[in-house]
Amino acid sequence: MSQRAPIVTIDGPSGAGKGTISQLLASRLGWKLLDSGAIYRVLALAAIHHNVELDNEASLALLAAHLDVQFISANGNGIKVVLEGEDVSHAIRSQQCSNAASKVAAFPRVREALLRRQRAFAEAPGLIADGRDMGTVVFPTSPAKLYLTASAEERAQRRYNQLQDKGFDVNIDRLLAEVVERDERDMNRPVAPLVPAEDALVIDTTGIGIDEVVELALSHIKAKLPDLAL
Ligand SMILES: Nc1ncnc2c1ncn2[C@@H]1O[C@H](COP(=O)(O)OP(=O)(O)OP(=O)(O)O)[C@@H](O)[C@H]1O
Ligand SMILES: Nc1ccn([C@@H]2O[C@H](COP(=O)(O)O)[C@@H](O)[C@H]2O)c(=O)n1
Repeated sequence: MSQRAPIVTIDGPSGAGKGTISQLLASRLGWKLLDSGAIYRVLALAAIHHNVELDNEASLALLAAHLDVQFISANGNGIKVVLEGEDVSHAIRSQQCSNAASKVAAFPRVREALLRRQRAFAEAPGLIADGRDMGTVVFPTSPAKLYLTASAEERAQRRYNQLQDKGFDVNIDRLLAEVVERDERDMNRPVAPLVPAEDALVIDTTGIGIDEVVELALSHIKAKLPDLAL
């Protein structure tokens, strides 16, 4: 694993604000961004497209090893996700993909098959890595680790607003149940469970605005990476 580029890891449950904060930090620092959840989502979508059962670990691991996916920076408009030549940036955000992603992500051989692909994102001048096991498994020697969380109710409400804005038809009670179910699965799986790294700063973002979370994150990064010109 190349760790010459500084890496900041941001882990936490669904809707805690990892993606939002990661994007803001990456653009503020001019660093690369790894949205590792998108990789699991793309794998889930590929499995659905190719009629691979979501409980077939061997076939999913094979699919993961040969996944034809590109993450293309869309000039300040986030990242375009292209699976086998098709733009799936919108499709992978559906609730079906969220739930399927958390099922395929529970398999050790699938996670193993995706490790190298994730570590390859570590490039100069630096990387913000967003996920569930960035600080514990993928980049355990990262000097600056954050773990964002918030109450399940607030996270479900954020997700509801976000999916409605994207034009998805959603129901808040179902969304809350799915958020809780996904947390349970992510936190209790035998491999790479969702847990704060021992040296992570945990930020409970319930009732805290995005700007304030960014400032808290930047203070932590400055403290851990004092040589950075921030
Ligand atoms: N501190 C905050 N206060 C209010 N809303 C927030 C906050 N952080 C993020 N949000 C909003 O919540 C929604 C979900 O945030 P985001 O996608 O960043 O979560 P996430 O942790 O990356 O979730 P997932 O792991 O499921 O992708 C977004 O619409 C975002 O704008
Ligand atoms: N490092 C990671 C990232 C994600 N997952 C799984 O993928 C699901 C979708 O992730 P999002 O961040 O896009 O919501 C998530 O529920 C996890 O099951 C993972 O295991 N490890």
